[in-house]
Amino acid sequence: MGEYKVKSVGILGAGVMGTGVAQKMAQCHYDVVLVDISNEILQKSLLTIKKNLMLNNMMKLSKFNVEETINKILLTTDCEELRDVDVVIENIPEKVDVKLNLYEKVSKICKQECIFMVNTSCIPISRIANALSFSDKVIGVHFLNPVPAQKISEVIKGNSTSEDTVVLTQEFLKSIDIESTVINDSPGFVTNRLSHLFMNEAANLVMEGIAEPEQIDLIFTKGFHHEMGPLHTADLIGIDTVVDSIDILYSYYHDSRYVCSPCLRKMVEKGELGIKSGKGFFIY
Ligand SMILES: NC(=O)c1ccc[n+]([C@@H]2O[C@H](COP(=O)([O-])OP(=O)(O)OC[C@H]3O[C@@H](n4cnc5c(N)ncnc54)[C@H](O)[C@@H]3O)[C@@H](O)[C@H]2O)c1
Repeated sequence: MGEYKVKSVGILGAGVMGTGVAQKMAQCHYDVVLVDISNEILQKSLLTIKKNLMLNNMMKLSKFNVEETINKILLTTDCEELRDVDVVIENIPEKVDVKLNLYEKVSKICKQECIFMVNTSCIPISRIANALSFSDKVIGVHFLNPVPAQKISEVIKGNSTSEDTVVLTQEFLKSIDIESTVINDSPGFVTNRLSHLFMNEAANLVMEGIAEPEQIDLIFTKGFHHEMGPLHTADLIGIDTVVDSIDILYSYYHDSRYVCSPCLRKMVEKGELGIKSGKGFFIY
């Protein structure tokens, strides 16, 4: 990675994505500082990582020393612990203001050379970067879920992201065995401009009583040879995150294709958030 060596990674948010990113980084021998707002959330995240590692070992998918891997992760609610990290990967909720507040706060703590990777589903990277004084060091890295199993990430260049930041990010991703493809900035990037249309329309089909969730996903998996149908994918992402993302797409494109399905909104009201709450389109 040229002159700049990444040894430690700060991860903001220990939810669905932060947990996966922390596992992947620790597996790849990086020192991890995992930050969230409560110790309870952090402990839950660590337990998930431990279970995943043990399961992978049991299924002979890998052979990790579970304790050694877990010990690479420092859990904290105190952003001051980020003072020495080389890279920050942010995975907090899909809300521009919430993200910006946190960037303002941690950038005063992190060292000047630190690179900030925004893991957002739909918010344009320039929307975040241009509000910050270090926009050349801000880049989008759209990690896909589940992170430890993924082999590709979209890397999104904001309009001020420097070439050095792009090169470092691609080398960093290579070091964790993730191929990257650099694209230009646009709300939803490539992945979510496409995938959220499928998920939203699949939810409309359920609402209209045209088909059951099982049938819709079956057609995708058996017919289109997708590994996962759109409704299982929505459950995996989190229905709340899907709704926030579709709303962001609509706020930028003002296109009726991106009007969020009432079915998805109703599920959020009922707390049916997918895998993370135990019930979404399917039961877990
Ligand atoms: N879920 C997916 O499949 C997926 C995929 C790619 C990108 N993303 C994006 O990643 C981001 C996170 O999504 P998620 O699904 O992990 O959400 P999540 O709701 O599961 O987790 C978000 C976490 O951030 C924490 N948090 C909130 N404010 C914080 C703060 N100030 N400091 C530290 N932690 C804070 C919350 O407590 C929570 O644990 C979103 O922008 C989302 O769009 C999600």
